[in-house]
Formats: sequence, structure tokens, C-alpha cells
Amino acid sequence: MSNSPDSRPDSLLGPADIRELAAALGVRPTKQRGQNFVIDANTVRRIVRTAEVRPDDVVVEVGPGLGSLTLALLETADRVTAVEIDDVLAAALPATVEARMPERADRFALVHSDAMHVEELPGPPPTALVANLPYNVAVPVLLHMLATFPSIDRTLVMVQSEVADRLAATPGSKVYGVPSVKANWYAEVKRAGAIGRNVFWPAPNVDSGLVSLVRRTEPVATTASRAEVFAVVDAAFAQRRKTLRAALAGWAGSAAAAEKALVAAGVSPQARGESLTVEQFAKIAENRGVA
Ligand SMILES: C[S@@+](CC[C@H](N)C(=O)[O-])C[C@H]1O[C@@H](n2cnc3c(N)ncnc32)[C@H](O)[C@@H]1O
Repeated sequence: MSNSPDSRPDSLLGPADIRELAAALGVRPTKQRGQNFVIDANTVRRIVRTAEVRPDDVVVEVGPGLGSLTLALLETADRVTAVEIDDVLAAALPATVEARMPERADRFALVHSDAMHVEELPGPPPTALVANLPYNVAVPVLLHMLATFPSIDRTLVMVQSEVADRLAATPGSKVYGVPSVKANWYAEVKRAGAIGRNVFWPAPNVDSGLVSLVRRTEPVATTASRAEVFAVVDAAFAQRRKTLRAALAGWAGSAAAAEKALVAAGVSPQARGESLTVEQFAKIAENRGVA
């Protein structure tokens, strides 16, 4: 499958390998779990390159599926820990790694779990997150991983193209919203490429995009907690067409109290959430209850 001169051509998974593995395991990909498997070695190598995975990286992968990206990550990273929810896929993956890349198998660990419930991982703390995320839970899983593992400093995820746009949006953009602000709380976020539909089996009915997130070297400077800041963000975008004075009335107790917090934060009460930076949301959170 691979055109890369320095690689073992048979170690990564191509279309025939994926079909064979799926048939042997009786796997029928489900939409509910966002199961679309990459069948193209060039695509997974491109993801690893774009993620700038280094030989000393401890990578966590969410949703390894049949192992397409896992094997490409193992070619470069020091360790790969994969979190898979599906019973059959989780049970099969260690054997796939052993069969395709025996010399790297001791660098691989499988955690059979819902990524939303993972609070710790075996081995050294992860330095990078690289994943083709299940599309229906991509944003909550991404935010959970960034919150739970502060050691992750680089992330590259493949998500539905619209979700990639939303994650990387900046204030003033039509698609700027809760995912944009929350992701920006943790990281500098950028679109990092597009992926066509024909590199998957089964082919999804949406396009995909890559998003890169590099952990902020300095966290957002605020005395408010993350939960307090996120509460303002959620309230502001729950009614995104309303002015902040109106949208934050419930959060503050009244429209008048919301106005006081906004003015104290240096934000116009007539502004809307879509124009605010994460720092401004943090300032508003700090001024809740101001007299
Ligand atoms: C889009 S597929 C990616 C598979 C593989 N990484 C690839 O690129 O071929 C998403 C994978 O995430 C798994 N998954 C879905 N929800 C999950 C969750 N909450 N926690 C962990 N894995 C999950 C699915 O079973 C599936 O294997």
C-alpha cells in the first residue's frame, strides 16, 4: 500500500486488509459509534506527519478501530495508548499490532473504555493526542481529553469538516461558538487540512478535516475557574441571537445584574457572544455578582 521508501509496505492496513479483518471479526461498522475506518496508508502517514509525532512521543489515540492509524503512529512514536469503546475491536487490536508490527508491540497499550470516562492511562503521561474521532462525540471527547490530561501538548484530530471549521473559528465568524471558545481555552487551534471520503470504509456522507491544537504555553489569565468561564460561554451561545445582556440574564440572576457584570468586564451589554474572545468570557465570569 505504501509509497514511502523507508517503510515496510505490508505493515500498514490497506483496503483488502481492512475488509479481511472486518470479515474475520464479523465487524459491521455502525453509524452510532462513528465507525468509518481509514483504508489508505498514505492518509494515516500524512496524519502522523501533520501531527509532527516525534520518536519520544507518548501518543494517546481515541477510537483506534481496526488499527489503521495506530500502526502508523507506532512507526514513529515511543508509545501508543489507544482507547476503544467497542468490545470486538478492543479485543482484536493487540493481536493486529502483534501480527503487523511485532517489534513495536511492547510499545502499545489498549484501554477498553468509553473515552468520555477515561480518567487515567497506563504508562507515562501522554504528550500528544492523535485520533480519527468518532464524529458524533468528537467535541466532548476532545475537550474531555484536553481537560483530563494536561500533559498533552500537541493534538491532531480528524473530525467532520464543519466541526473542524467550528473548532478553529475565531471571533466574528458565523461558525464561532461553544466548541471554538472551549478549545481555545486550552490551545491555539488551526485547520490542518482536508480529507476526502474515499479513504474510508464505509465512505461517510460528510467530508472530513484535520484540526491541530497546540496547548497554550500560558493559560488564560483569570481568577475564574474553567467551570465558571464555561458556564458564561454556554449561557451566551444558548441564545446566540440575543444581546449578552439578555442572554446572560439567567446566568447573572437578572438582565440588570448581567449588565453590571458586562460593564465591569469592559464588554458592551449590546454585544453578542460570537464577537467575544475567551479572555473576555473569563473577565465576565470574574465579575459575576459585581455590585
Ligand atoms: C472514525 S472511527 C476511526 C477508526 C480508526 N482510528 C481509523 O482511522 O480507521 C472511530 C472509532 O472510535 C470508536 N469509538 C466510538 N465512540 C467511542 C468512545 N466514546 N470512546 C472510545 N472509542 C469510541 C469506534 O468504535 C471506532 O473504532
